[in-house]
Amino acid sequence: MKLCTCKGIRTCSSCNPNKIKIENQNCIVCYFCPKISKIVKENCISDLKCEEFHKVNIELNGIILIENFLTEDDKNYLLGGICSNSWVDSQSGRRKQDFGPKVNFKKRKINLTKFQGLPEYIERFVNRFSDIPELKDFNPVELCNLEYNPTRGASIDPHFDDFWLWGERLVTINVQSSTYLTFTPGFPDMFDESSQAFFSSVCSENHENMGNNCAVSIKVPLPEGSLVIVSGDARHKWMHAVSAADVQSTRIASTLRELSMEFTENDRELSRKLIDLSLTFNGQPVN
Ligand SMILES: O=C(O)CCC(=O)C(=O)O
Ligand SMILES: [Fe+2]
Repeated sequence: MKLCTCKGIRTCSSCNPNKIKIENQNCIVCYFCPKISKIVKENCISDLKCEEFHKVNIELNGIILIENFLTEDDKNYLLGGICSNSWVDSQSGRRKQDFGPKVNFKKRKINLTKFQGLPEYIERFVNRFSDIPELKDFNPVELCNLEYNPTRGASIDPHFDDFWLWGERLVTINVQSSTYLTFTPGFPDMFDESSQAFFSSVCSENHENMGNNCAVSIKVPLPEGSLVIVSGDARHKWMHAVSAADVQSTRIASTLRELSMEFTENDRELSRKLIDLSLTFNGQPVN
């Protein structure tokens, strides 16, 4: 009998004990250096001289990383709020708490009956967004808290967040423990010639070892207490993932999403209602 909730190709340590070994067979790994916003070959997060590292001829535009967004007090306050609600099992060994409308992405339908707003504990952080120029007019209509436990092999497979409902900016507060957000090219055709040339040179160099799994991945460090905004190319051209091998201790992250322009323009009244409801900060988990 299956003890987990994984479906399709998704796995956790319970349904696939070899999971971490398989993920580690991955491709060429580069790192995003938040100090220079460039891709480098070595991991230089703790090294102040990262300009000296060999830069790689690709770019990952659309990442903003604000280190130390949370103080130690903020972290404890946020964890206190999150831990006052229970978790439900999700895919790939994760557990989640969701505050937002119920969505059927296939049918492009949303249902507001259960949603009473974002939780009270997130209000002070959403208020602080007005100090961040890149979050101008960011009105979140969903908060999803995820827990990644290494003993469950928790991860999230490479994916794009939905484009019909969710807007340009994905905002994640890294509440507990540090990890990497790993980006892989979603549609190689969307990249300029020099990036495509880089992808194919990497692929041919590594062909023997990698077979069909040929890919480049870029790891963006997500230190505990940081806030990351994913938009632009990082949202539209690159898929993102959290690999099980990068979850060293229990990770808790809170992702906030805004409505897309398309959705807002198609139904202004419903969009206004959703935003107003969210910002009552009166909600309970809907899962
Ligand atoms: O855990 C994270 O930082 C990312 C989660 C994510 O990509 C998602 O929920 O769509
Ligand atoms: Fe995502």
